[in-house]
Amino acid sequence: MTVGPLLTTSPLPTTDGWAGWTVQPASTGALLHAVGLLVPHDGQPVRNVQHRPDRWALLTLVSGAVRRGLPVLAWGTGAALAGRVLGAAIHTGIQGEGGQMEGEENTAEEWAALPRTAHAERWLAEAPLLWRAGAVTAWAGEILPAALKLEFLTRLKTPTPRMPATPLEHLGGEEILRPLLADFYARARADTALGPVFAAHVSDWEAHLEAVTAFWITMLGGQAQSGGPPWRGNLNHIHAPLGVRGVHLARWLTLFRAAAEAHLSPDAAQLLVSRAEAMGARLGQKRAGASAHSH
Ligand code: HEM
Repeated sequence: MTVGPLLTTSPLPTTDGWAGWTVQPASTGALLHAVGLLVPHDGQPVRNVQHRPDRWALLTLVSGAVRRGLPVLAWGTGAALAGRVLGAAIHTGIQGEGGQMEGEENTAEEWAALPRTAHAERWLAEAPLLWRAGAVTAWAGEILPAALKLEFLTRLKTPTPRMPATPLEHLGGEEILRPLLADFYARARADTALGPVFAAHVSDWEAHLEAVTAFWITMLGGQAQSGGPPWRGNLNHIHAPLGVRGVHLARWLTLFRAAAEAHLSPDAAQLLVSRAEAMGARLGQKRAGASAHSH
């Protein structure tokens, strides 16, 4: 799996190690493929940005990242920006000045009140020093503590486990597959080459549709909503006595493609058709082999 870059809204000190992550300048387009967004302290205004289109653009960018649920690590004025995006009031005046751990334990000149959706993990007088809201981690101090940075990077590398989507889910599930197959078999029955073969062998169309639906659900890694058993069988054995020829197979695939394209996005249709083509190739091979023997 390719991992997108980590983005930053302002340049980071070159001495900063980002544990091998490629850190690139943030842009709205780049957000789509990013793994996370850094909003460093830049000392620029947060509350009063009327005459600063660049600051408006930045607020829009950070808001885009938050809406997408992209992991955001913001500190100093960056944390104030993130707070503003989340609807918090912006306060002016350094909190905790003159503390022992200067830098780490002060807020930036501008800092955000606790956003409504956030919870604070540390306070510094009235200021939330470390707070989190969804995928946003904000540190009100100008200097980002190393531990926080490390924690953020570690979580980027271990994405929350998610079952990979099955091809069936990509297509839109059983509720998309069923009407597609019904449509396909309607086309096949009306076709001059295929129709007679089906007419000769299928009398119970409901049962046939159930069988092919179960077949496709199983092939696409899914499970029937009805909780029915996975399809088991041997396509070659099933088709061997039907007198299926190359011309049938080509027609079958053409109609299948037409039905897929009528019901699915181009990407999803391609996925389904390529599965059918792979199976068709095997059906074709076996058939050619069998007829070679019989002659
Ligand atoms: C990639 C191509 C094809 C696929 C994936 C496919 C798939 C299937 C499946 C899953 C079944 C039902 C199996 C079951 O009952 O459990 C079936 C049955 C059948 N197929 Fe195909 N098929 C293909 C090509 C063709 C072609 C080219 C024909 C020619 C007209 C054809 C005619 C039939 C017929 C008549 C049956 C019913 C057999 C019976 O119940 O006696 N199939 N097919």
